[in-house]
Amino acid sequence: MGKALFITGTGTDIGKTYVTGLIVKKLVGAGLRAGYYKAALSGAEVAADGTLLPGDALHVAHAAGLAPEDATVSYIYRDAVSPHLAAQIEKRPMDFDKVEQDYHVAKERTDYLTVEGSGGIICPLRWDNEEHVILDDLVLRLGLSALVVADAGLGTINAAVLTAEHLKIRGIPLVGFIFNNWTGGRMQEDNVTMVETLTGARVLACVEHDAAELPIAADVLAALYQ
Ligand SMILES: Nc1ncnc2c1ncn2[C@@H]1O[C@H](COP(=O)(O)OP(=O)(O)OP(=O)(O)O)[C@@H](O)[C@H]1O
Ligand SMILES: C[C@H](N)[C@H](N)CCCCCC(=O)O
Ligand SMILES: [Mg+2]
Repeated sequence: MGKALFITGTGTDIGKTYVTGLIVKKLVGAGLRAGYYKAALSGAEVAADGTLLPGDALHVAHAAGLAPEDATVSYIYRDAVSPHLAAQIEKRPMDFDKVEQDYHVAKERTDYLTVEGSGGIICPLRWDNEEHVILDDLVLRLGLSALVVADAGLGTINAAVLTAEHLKIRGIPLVGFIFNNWTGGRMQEDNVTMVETLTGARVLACVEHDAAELPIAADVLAALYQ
């Protein structure tokens, strides 16, 4: 059974998949058996034959050179809305026993499994007459620690600290942050200081736009997986 790490973000489109591609690439480059798993993807592209494409998994597999079977998604929804709503629209609610089973299969195939969330940490996955499940409930069920991807720019102090505080309230261990779309300069350097001071967690790496490599040593990265 391998180790795993959950990647969340301060919100949707913040760069979780992009950064995860660099994370998995770094692990693969160090000769480690790495994989990717996502429970629910919404806003999927539709292939010519009508199949819904697992876009995030395809990106990570391509970026890191993974075999398709090492980058999997349990539920793929067409509409670009929260997974709970996409599931309601398609009348295809998530079954969390299946998610847990798929997660364990993915974890057994690899030594370092990177698990990407949907949206931010408070993303509803199922909301119907039978079950109310938020992403943080699933993270707790799977027993994962979290790494938070945040934008490097203005507004990140609030978003990053709120995410860290929510993880703490829910009892989800926070291993650190990665700042995305880093340009440097006085304000962004101060964002690092303020987020570290207010959360007690480290900003482990800062990723520039179009970066091809994650600026962190592979052994430091691998040590975050539990
Ligand atoms: N550092 C970066 N350099 C270049 N493009 C980036 C970078 N970070 C993010 N992007 C681009 O921004 C868009 C949103 O990023 P991404 O898909 O990684 O977000 P996400 O947090 O995974 O979203 P979701 O909640 O849908 O999973 C994508 O087109 C992605 O390629
Ligand atoms: C469609 C989008 N790209 C993501 N897959 C889902 C984002 C859900 C966000 C929910 C919310 O916080 O309002
Ligand atoms: Mg994504």
